[in-house]
Amino acid sequence: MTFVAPVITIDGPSGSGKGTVAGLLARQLGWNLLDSGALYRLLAFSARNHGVDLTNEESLKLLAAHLDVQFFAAGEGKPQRIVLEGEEVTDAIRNEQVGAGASQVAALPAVRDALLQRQRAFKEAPGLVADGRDMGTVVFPDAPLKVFLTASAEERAQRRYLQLKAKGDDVNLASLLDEIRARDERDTQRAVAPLKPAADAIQLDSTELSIEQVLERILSEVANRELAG
Ligand SMILES: Nc1ncnc2c1ncn2[C@@H]1O[C@H](COP(=O)(O)OP(=O)(O)OP(=O)(O)O)[C@@H](O)[C@H]1O
Ligand SMILES: Nc1ccn([C@H]2C[C@H](O)[C@@H](COP(=O)(O)O)O2)c(=O)n1
Repeated sequence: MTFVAPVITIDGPSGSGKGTVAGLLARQLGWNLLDSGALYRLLAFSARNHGVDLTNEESLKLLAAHLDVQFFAAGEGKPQRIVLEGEEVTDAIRNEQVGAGASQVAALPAVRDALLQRQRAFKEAPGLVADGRDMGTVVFPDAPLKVFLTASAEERAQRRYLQLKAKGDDVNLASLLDEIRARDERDTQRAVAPLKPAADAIQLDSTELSIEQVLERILSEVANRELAG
């Protein structure tokens, strides 16, 4: 019998904690990690470097199909390293400007199509934790465990504020809240692969939960479904 690598999908809005929880879960299980948002961020970043307009769907599709990117597994307490066209961009793609560009290019059907197979190729033994907006609805519809992680917009803005402040960025809570709401609107209202829970997803509101509590809940679902060896 051929082994089919199990997939755990974690979808949800910006700042709900998907990336943090997906990284910890992948590390704990010893599984592969797909940060699909990073692909859209890399595309927006690369488009800016190559002078491609974020509304030019045809050029963005070509750029997406030929993105020269490498992901390196995370170390203890560190995010996975990302190298684009030979240059380390791990931190450079993590700001609200690149995030807004990513949200813009992600609304283009040809771009999503160009990135689909690249995302599915991450599904390898012993398993995959995939984080994004459409992991459970479009990219891995057969995943045996789907989580839709949310938190109030105010809590997500506060988390982002603390995150950026710790990095030394000059940030304003009110504008972060506005940006989060605008991004939610774009991600949920777009025509193609909008952000929404899969019909068979478990919905987890993390507004009042710590990272450890969220992780614990997901691990108990993993155990119930006997997904990990
Ligand atoms: N349950 C939680 N309680 C408190 N802080 C949290 C919680 N979950 C995540 N955080 C913090 O919130 C910030 C945002 O988390 P994270 O980047 O994982 O969100 P995200 O959903 O992946 O966002 P994006 O989609 O924009 O990448 C991080 O600083 C993280 O440590
Ligand atoms: N599967 C995905 C992942 C991400 N996006 C878009 C929407 C976000 O605004 C943007 C950046 O994602 P983040 O790194 O903040 O998770 O990319 C998407 O449409 N589909």
